[in-house]
Amino acid sequence: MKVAKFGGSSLADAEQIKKVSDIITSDTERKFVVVSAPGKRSDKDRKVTDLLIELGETFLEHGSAEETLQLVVERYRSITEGLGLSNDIVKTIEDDIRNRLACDASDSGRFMDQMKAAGEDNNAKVIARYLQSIGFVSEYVNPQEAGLLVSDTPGNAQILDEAYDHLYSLRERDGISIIPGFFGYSKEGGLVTFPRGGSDITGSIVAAGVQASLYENFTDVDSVFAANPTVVDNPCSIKRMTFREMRELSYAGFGVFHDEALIPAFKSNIPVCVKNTNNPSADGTMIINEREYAMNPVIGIAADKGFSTIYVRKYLMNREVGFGRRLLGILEDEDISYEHIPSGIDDTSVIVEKDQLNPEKEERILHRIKNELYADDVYFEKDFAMIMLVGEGMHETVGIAARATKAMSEQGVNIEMINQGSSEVSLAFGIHDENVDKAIRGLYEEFFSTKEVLQ
Ligand SMILES: Nc1ncnc2c1ncn2[C@@H]1O[C@H](COP(=O)(O)OP(=O)(O)O)[C@@H](O)[C@H]1O
Ligand SMILES: N[C@@H](CC(=O)OP(=O)(O)O)C(=O)O
Repeated sequence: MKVAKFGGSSLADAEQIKKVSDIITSDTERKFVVVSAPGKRSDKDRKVTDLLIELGETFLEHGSAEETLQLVVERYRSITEGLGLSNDIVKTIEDDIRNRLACDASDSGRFMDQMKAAGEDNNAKVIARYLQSIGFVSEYVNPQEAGLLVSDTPGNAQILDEAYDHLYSLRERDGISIIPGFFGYSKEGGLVTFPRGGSDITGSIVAAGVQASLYENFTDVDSVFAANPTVVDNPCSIKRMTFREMRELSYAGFGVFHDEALIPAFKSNIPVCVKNTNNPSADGTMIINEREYAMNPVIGIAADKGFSTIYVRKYLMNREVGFGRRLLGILEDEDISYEHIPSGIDDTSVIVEKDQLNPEKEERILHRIKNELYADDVYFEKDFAMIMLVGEGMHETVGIAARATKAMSEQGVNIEMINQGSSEVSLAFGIHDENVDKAIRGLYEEFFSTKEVLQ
């Protein structure tokens, strides 16, 4: 049996949902379906999750948000009308959202999780109802009923191990189970969402729980490409890649798949296939344990903006026992996680996501590093991007770093930092935000210009 997850782009309107229903019902193995909230119908459109966030935030601030509420209800009305479903379901959806608005708002994180989850929850109910209306046995399954237990960390759920045993019993269900993605329940019974894009995580968890033969992730592109298709024209398709490669690339900016989504499928050894709802006969990309990499040591290039660097210099830093621990301790006190720490003899840089910072925190961090660690020099560098070259074959291939640095210098891109991951499956470069697109194009030209499909 297979688990199929459909992203927001696959469920944006009634026509898309009809395509999804055709895909589901064309293969009797597709018994478990995880759905996102309706996504964008065009570039200028808004995802239902974004509307729900606006709705919740406006409500918290002003005590009412009727206009945004009606925008959400209208999205569902146009979907249910297009699917030929009776009008009572729109009323039920509106009541559901009003009930969520009436929940206790004293903890804004929990309140916002209730609001965000309304997108996938109501969509799953609509899709189950539509499949029934066209003659299939199909049921909406609430994540609480399925035993999808998660940590009690609003907006940042982590699956609890015992959830997998509960999910295994889903196998006994008849017909097609439609499960909303993006949220689970804590042991205390509270609704908790995964990070944004987290329906991919639900899909992977359900695939691991029911021990599926395949986890199919349906989106709006024919495959995963070697570089972001909005930056590089017509990039080559990746036919097969390993879990490690996909994890590195999605962490580093491949928006097509959530990086945390791979772990449950990987641990349970379930292959993942990324496919296109708008072209389901295309092969897609298989994500597996191992691949033959002699021909393609590098499989992809990803980039992400939004980092800051804390640069620290102190003479004889290399000989000072405990310096690194004390430096990271200061960041821990400010609740900041780090991404990379490239180091020299007398200096080190800590790269962090800039969303975690604000002017007061920066001030405190600089003050403490100067006064408690007696640093000679310490400052923040802003507007940093990380660009990552990924491939299982890189560690066995001579000259990759030299080719990469040459390609970027030919584009006039200054490299601020280089970090080779310990696994040697990735090579990361720190550059300034404004150079990202030309760096990606230069690297793509260097490593992929002669290939069409990556095996
Ligand atoms: N390397 C890549 N390969 C394929 N798609 C990519 C890549 N990098 C970014 N994307 C973008 O990811 C999008 C699909 O992800 P997303 O919008 O989250 O889909 P969904 O709505 O199905 O969850 C594609 O439309 C594409 O623009
Ligand atoms: N709807 C949620 C979860 C999700 O995974 O959505 P999508 O499949 O559209 O990326 C979000 O927008 O974050």
